[in-house]
Amino acid sequence: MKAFCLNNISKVALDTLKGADGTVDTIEAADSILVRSAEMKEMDLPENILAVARAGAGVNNIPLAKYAEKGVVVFNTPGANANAVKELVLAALLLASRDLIGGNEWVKANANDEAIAKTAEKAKKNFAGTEIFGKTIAVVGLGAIGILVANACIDLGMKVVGFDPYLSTANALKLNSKVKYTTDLKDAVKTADFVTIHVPAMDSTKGMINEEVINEMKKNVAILNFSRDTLVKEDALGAALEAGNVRKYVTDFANPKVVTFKNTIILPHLGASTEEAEDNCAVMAIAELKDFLENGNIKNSVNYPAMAAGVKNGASRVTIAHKNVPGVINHFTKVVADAGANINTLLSQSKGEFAYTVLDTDQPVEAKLFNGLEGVIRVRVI
Ligand SMILES: NC(=O)c1ccc[n+]([C@@H]2O[C@H](COP(=O)([O-])OP(=O)(O)OC[C@H]3O[C@@H](n4cnc5c(N)ncnc54)[C@H](O)[C@@H]3O)[C@@H](O)[C@H]2O)c1
Ligand SMILES: O=C(O)[C@H](O)COP(=O)(O)O
Repeated sequence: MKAFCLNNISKVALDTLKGADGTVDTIEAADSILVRSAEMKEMDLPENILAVARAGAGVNNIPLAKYAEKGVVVFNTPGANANAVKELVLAALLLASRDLIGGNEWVKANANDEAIAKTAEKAKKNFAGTEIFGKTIAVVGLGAIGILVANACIDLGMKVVGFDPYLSTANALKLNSKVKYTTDLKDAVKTADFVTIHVPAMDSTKGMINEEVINEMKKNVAILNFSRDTLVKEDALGAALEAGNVRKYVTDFANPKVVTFKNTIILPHLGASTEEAEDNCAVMAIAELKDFLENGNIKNSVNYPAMAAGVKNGASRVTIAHKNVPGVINHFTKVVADAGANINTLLSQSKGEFAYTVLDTDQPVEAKLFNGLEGVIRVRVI
């Protein structure tokens, strides 16, 4: 494994690489890329890059279809930073309820006041707030982060409404039974004192918190966004903050528009910036890359199907990234037979318009035999 790092990747994780595995200084010398939030949309990858691992959850910075067309497998690290985000969302709930920032700023501004202990007792009424116990929170998106936030809010004595039309069975089993589940977004937000957003940024979710949805919310609602700024229609949000219908917007995403809005608390994308989350994500990303490069296995890819073929069972392992079209497997098996080899293992999986096939053969076979076959994108022999 020769990984090129597009962002700072946890040193703890990189230090676990041994022998031929390590990082390289140029993309031309690499077989893979480790990335966090660096923008890759305009990046054309050289042919030597076989895989990209996003040490984190969101892959909206990576052109997934474009890379799939080149046979570049893109991975992410589901859940590896979820606890870090959950903890920051809990902090955001408290920041939206108690004026901790205003109070702290007041103390700093009055640092030279010899009688500050006494003055503070008079000033504190300006920073009074409300409690979260007994309040209602709508959790939009019940994935790795949403589930942790929903369950933690139940433990804090809140009422929780969860919205996720695509809730997986595994996550449903983790959800506290006190969470009221709905598949209707407007229904989810209408009783909420807080709305927290935990869905991925995709074409289908862009601007989902729009004027219509905001209008369904109670006056004085606080919106927390630790997912992505593009999920919220910011003109509608700005107007609602201005009118006082939304009393607070706490977000992890600064942009030129949102920084001009009133009643906001804006953080510089700190959700996953804990030592633990950075290590967890990088360890998982490196493990995914190594298993793919060494064995051709695919775990947690966002543009290719999963493949669990274990280790090579024979003289050659041929891995083929290809289009999901009828008849291709017949062509592959014919190539192997024509080469005078037997197939020990044949596994094939598809995901949308792309597919991935692994063939273990008892005699060595060459990659070039498969190149040029209909639908074939990239062939490797391990
Ligand atoms: N602030 C940060 O540093 C930080 C850190 C990690 C993740 N994130 C963001 O949070 C997002 C969620 O992360 P995760 O780890 O929970 O991901 P996840 O994939 O585990 O969960 C996403 C959930 O959203 C649901 N979903 C998809 N489309 C939806 C829709 N239209 N309506 C409602 N639900 C929908 C899915 O069913 C899934 O349950 C990431 O995509 C990323 O953008 C931010
Ligand atoms: O999607 C994610 O995992 C987060 O937004 C974290 O991004 P980062 O790795 O750049 O901090």
